[in-house]
Amino acid sequence: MEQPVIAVRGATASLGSRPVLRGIDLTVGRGEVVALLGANGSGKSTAVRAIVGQVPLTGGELELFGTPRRRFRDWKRVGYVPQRTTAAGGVPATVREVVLSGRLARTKLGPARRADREAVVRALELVGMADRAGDPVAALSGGQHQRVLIARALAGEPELLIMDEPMAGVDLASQEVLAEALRDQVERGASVLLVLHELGPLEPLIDRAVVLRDGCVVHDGAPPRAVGQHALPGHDHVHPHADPAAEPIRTGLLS
Ligand SMILES: Nc1ncnc2c1ncn2[C@@H]1O[C@H](COP(=O)(O)OP(=O)(O)OP(=O)(O)O)[C@@H](O)[C@H]1O
Repeated sequence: MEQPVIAVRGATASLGSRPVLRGIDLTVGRGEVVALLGANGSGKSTAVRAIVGQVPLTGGELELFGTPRRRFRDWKRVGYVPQRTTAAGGVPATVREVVLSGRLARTKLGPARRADREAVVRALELVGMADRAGDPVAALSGGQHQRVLIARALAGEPELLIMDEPMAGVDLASQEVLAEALRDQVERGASVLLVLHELGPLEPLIDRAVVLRDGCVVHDGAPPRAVGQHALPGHDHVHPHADPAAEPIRTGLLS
């Protein structure tokens, strides 16, 4: 089999004294689109943060492009969209500057060249934000901000995209735009690992789903069919059922 772009075996990690990953296996093959699903707190974000080196593993193995994580330096091959935070809204930068920062591993802090500027324009077009390039990011809505963070990851023209809930807070029309942007990446051969709450418009793109529960993998295979919220193993029964006549709106698998 061809070398996977992500290979995680028996990974364990703790946050504080709490074991959060309890021996997970996770692979993403070249050109594959894998969704990482699971209830709140099941360890999805911790898993992707471990993959990008933000959380140390206490055990197990992790390789990127066949290289053990601790020796991996080729970050220009990886685009990462972190789970949305509000803190970045205070950064005094324009949309163009934030997206250009996605080229840092390529520009090596040198001046932006024409290829860099063109990649920024392309990435902004892909997420439907080309007309906002000169605006301060502080002036954007949450969903627009998220699209800029996705454009930042796309601007680096990565071979592997890792996105933590990229659709969080993004309206349905923009979700379709982002799904299209992702399809474009997959067509050009990118591999993708996505933390998702629900498959939504991305469903047709997803090759495989890995479901976490309490820091363990409970499913690795076909994406669960969108038959409702209860279909998924590990689903947290958290949505309101106060009025049995008012069936909650089913937006997807895990919301
Ligand atoms: N800094 C921390 N210290 C201690 N525990 C933490 C810390 N950050 C997260 N946790 C706990 O680790 C567990 C896993 O968190 P993680 O963010 O990986 O879950 P998740 O599956 O991504 O959840 P969500 O869908 O809510 O984003 C949770 O129980 C969380 O409360």
